[in-house]
Amino acid sequence: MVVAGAVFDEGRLLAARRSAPPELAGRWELPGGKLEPGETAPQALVRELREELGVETEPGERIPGEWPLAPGYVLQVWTARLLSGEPSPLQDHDELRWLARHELDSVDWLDQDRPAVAEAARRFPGEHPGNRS
Ligand SMILES: Nc1nc2c([nH]c(=O)n2[C@H]2C[C@H](O)[C@@H](COP(=O)(O)OP(=O)(O)OP(=O)(O)O)O2)c(=O)[nH]1
Repeated sequence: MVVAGAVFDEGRLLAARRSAPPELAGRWELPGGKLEPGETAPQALVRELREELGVETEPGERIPGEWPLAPGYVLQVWTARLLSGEPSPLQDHDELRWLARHELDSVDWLDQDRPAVAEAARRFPGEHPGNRS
């Protein structure tokens, strides 16, 4: 399983551009990675965000849904709140961008991330559940 974070801060969502492997490089994703043996998804997410971005985060809720990746892998997404640090592209990424809700379409998301990002978009802080469309 691969767990990715919908990291929100100041009403924006963090997007990360992959630098590898070649077939995914240049495309944007929610940062995260594969679970290691014995880890829960939230534990893996906290570890991956620390390794890849150099930040401490607190996992929030799981975003409903599960999206197929390479054979044998599925993507799950959890919201995460930034506790400390400024994200930098330390590993796996070469650019980061904070996107407001109306900017979500401005980057070239990995195909398999599009439905996950659409679900994440419904959870922007300050959005009222009654306003979901
Ligand atoms: N992290 C992440 N990976 C994604 C997303 N969408 C997607 O197809 N993937 C794919 C890319 C990779 O093949 C795989 C995740 O592997 P990774 O390279 O990020 O994870 P990792 O740090 O644990 O990798 P590894 O070097 O240990 O293999 O899932 C996404 O939104 N976030």
